[in-house]
Amino acid sequence: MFLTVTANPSVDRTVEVERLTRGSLHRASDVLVHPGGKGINVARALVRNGFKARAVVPAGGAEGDQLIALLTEYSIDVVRVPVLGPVRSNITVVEPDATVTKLNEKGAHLGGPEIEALCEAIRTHVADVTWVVIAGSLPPGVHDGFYADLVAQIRPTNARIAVDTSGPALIAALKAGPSLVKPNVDELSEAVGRPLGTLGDAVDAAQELRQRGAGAVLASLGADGAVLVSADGVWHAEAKAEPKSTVGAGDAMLAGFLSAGGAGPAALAAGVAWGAASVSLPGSTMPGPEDVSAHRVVLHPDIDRTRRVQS
Ligand SMILES: Nc1ncnc2c1ncn2[C@@H]1O[C@H](COP(=O)(O)OP(=O)(O)OP(=O)(O)O)[C@@H](O)[C@H]1O
Ligand SMILES: O=P(O)(O)OC[C@@]1(O)O[C@H](CO)[C@@H](O)[C@@H]1O
Repeated sequence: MFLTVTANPSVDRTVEVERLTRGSLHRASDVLVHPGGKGINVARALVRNGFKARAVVPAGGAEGDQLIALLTEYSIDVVRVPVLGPVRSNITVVEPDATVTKLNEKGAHLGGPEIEALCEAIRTHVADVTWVVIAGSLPPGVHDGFYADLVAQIRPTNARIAVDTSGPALIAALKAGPSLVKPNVDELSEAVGRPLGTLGDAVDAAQELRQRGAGAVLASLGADGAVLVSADGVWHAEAKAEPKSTVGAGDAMLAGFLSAGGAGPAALAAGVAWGAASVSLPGSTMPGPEDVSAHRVVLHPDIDRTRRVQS
């Protein structure tokens, strides 16, 4: 059983347009609505592939009801933490060449008792869990050290902990010693305070996050795949895909990695296979077994340190 925590969930609306022009009226050619937020996406991907996942979600307002109804459609085991503020709506505008423009709201403010209720829900549901995934931004009202506090609370249990967040929340979480962090290249660059031009730069930055407390670093590099940097070694894997929408690709990648044990090169290859599959699907659709092709993954035994990475 996997447990995901999404402190700042969303209803994701993906609007497809022919071409986005600032200041113009656009008629959407299609619209998709998905339950969103990084932890929720991880749970959706796992369940889609036959794994058991439980999602802890603070959800208020009519938008919260909509989110829970959407999650129920996806057969997710949802633990709803009732809160006052409404769940945010995040808008993605996608053009035919897969250019994504994303507008994320701040999210509902959580008050002290609501934050405590969220912590209590996590404590109550962590008993039979192999991995806890703590993912996404922090909503207003929640301090930067919240994920670090959660990691510290969960560490005494048997569960391993993956954190996928950014900025000060990521920096603070490192010190609490999560088993894994999953930054993308921009988040990794921000965490170490320097640009990352090559694969070698990304590996060095990931090693720095390990020195600061992370057990392993799974860094997603968009079309360049992902690197895994752990005590057991360093690997790079990638898979070609024809992108349609990259939203949620990092979440699918993390889910694939955890589904395959959450350590080592085979798990990295699974993660990259799920990530590549997700970018070929519209909106933040999570891939199922029929979408994932393991044979497309190239696992590099040696890191090409001079290879350029896009950010
Ligand atoms: N253009 C692409 N072609 C092939 N694979 C891709 C492409 N873009 C992303 N991927 C796959 O998806 C994974 C995650 O991508 P990325 O680094 O963009 O994640 P992210 O920024 O965390 O995404 P999100 O926050 O939307 O979930 C990559 O590690 C890679 O496996
Ligand atoms: O604003 P955050 O919490 O950083 O990210 C939220 C979000 O962009 O992440 C998911 C994709 O990874 C989407 O489902 C969702 O809209």
